Amino acid sequence: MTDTVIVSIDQGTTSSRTLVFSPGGDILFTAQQEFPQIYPQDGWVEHDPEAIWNSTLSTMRDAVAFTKKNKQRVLGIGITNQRETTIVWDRKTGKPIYNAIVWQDRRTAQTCRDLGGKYDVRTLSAKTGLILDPYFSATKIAWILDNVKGARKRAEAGELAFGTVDSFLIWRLTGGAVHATDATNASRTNIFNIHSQSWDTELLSLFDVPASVLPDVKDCADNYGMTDKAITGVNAPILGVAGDQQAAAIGQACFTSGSVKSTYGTGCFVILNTGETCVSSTAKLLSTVAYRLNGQTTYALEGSIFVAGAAIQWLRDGLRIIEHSSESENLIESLPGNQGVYMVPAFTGLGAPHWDPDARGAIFGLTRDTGRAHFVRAAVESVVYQTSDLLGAMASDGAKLTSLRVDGGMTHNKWMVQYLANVLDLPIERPMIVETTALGVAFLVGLQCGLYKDLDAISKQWNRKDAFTPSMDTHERKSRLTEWHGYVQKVLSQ
Ligand SMILES: Nc1ncnc2c1ncn2[C@@H]1O[C@H](COP(=O)(O)OP(=O)(O)O)[C@@H](O)[C@H]1O
Ligand SMILES: O=P(O)(O)OC[C@H](O)CO
Repeated sequence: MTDTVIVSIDQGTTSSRTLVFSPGGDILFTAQQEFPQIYPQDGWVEHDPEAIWNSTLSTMRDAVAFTKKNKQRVLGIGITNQRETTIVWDRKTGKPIYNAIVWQDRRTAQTCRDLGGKYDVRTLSAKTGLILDPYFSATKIAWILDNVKGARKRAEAGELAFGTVDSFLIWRLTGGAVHATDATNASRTNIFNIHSQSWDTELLSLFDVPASVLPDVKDCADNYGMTDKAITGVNAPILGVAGDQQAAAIGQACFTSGSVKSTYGTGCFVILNTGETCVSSTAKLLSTVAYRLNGQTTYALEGSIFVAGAAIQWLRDGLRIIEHSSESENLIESLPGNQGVYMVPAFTGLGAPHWDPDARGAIFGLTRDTGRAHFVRAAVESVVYQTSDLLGAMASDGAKLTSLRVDGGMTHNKWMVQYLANVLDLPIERPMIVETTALGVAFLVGLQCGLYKDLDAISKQWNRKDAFTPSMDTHERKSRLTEWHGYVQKVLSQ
């Protein structure tokens, strides 16, 4: 048994996980807890921050108990998290003043439209790499400050702190000693200038966010303070932090310009490393921070889809037509084809490249013999077609992709990955470790504590499990995509 280990916390949209990695990047232990999703109104999505905390802490304690049982020394802790999700808490008590407003939440769509009418959004995009959309944190922070009684006054008096989930966890794990985030999470707020790497005064005033609530922004591999043993069971340094999609790109060793990965969890996020060049998209993709190491920023182009595995989760928990996500593969294989049934899962609007918060989902092509297998197939196919749209947007921004690395819970579904290769007409690689988000921050911890010399040393740890080669004829591919595009047009709000 190894005597030194790295502990990674992966706080995702639907579950919290803690993993223990060996220095060689093998998973030695995993604990996972799902927690409830809260849907108070159409387009609203919230989490109870205490449920985020309790599920994280409980899985972390299990991981710490595992390391103790095996007499392992924890070199450091890494944190990766669902991005943009916004929490505001009281600096004295550490108690959130409102539920976490989740990245999928669209309640600030009208605010975004109003701001778009009075501000040149090109300036916003030039500074932040983002677009004006409820997805990002800024309008969520302002919503909390304006809707919780007395909050704005308390924020201005310095009594409240804002953080994405990483910041909130760092605050709690260090017993309130550290209020910090990393450059990748900061780059998802709409108030962070990705060129100067600082909070932007003009944008703070546009979004009405007081500077007093903001965390310090650190490198992804950095010193984020020590965990409090009384809370976590261990005194260990937090040494690596990154938003989950960027962490996945690190875990997939996408370190050279042109390398690309796609992660299929609740949503789907394609990240293309663009090196030191911050490419501004002509096709409504986001420019974002891939990682910042030793003060040096590497940029990425990102395509974000809001509903991927969430569509399967809806079939399981909402419609209850399946019991487990893993049933989906056999159900799909029971059909000879999609038989004309298509789903556009715009449950919370559509992300890239449409950015339409008012679009809503629909299912097309139902007949009397449509069954649950068709629903499942249409849901899985929709994720593939949306990826195809993102890669199309990347191609129009000049990207020349030769292969794609995939990961995330949904890629356990082999049928889905093969269909992806077919529709994208691109070879796909699946790594040995699909827990790439947790692995990515474990790599960051390893960099910070000197276990890995540099990114090349990390690249050598990446191993391919299997490869998927396209096998669909051009006519069929084109006809499926044409049908899909026709249905997308029907759900767009304008
Ligand atoms: N075999 C499968 N086929 C299709 N979807 C799956 C399968 N296994 C898991 N999923 C979906 O993957 C998602 C979980 O992936 P995960 O990476 O854990 O997500 P997150 O980090 O967003 O919580 C769930 O939405 C689940 O429905
Ligand atoms: O929880 P995931 O893995 O779906 O990731 C959520 C993203 O970070 C949202 O931007």
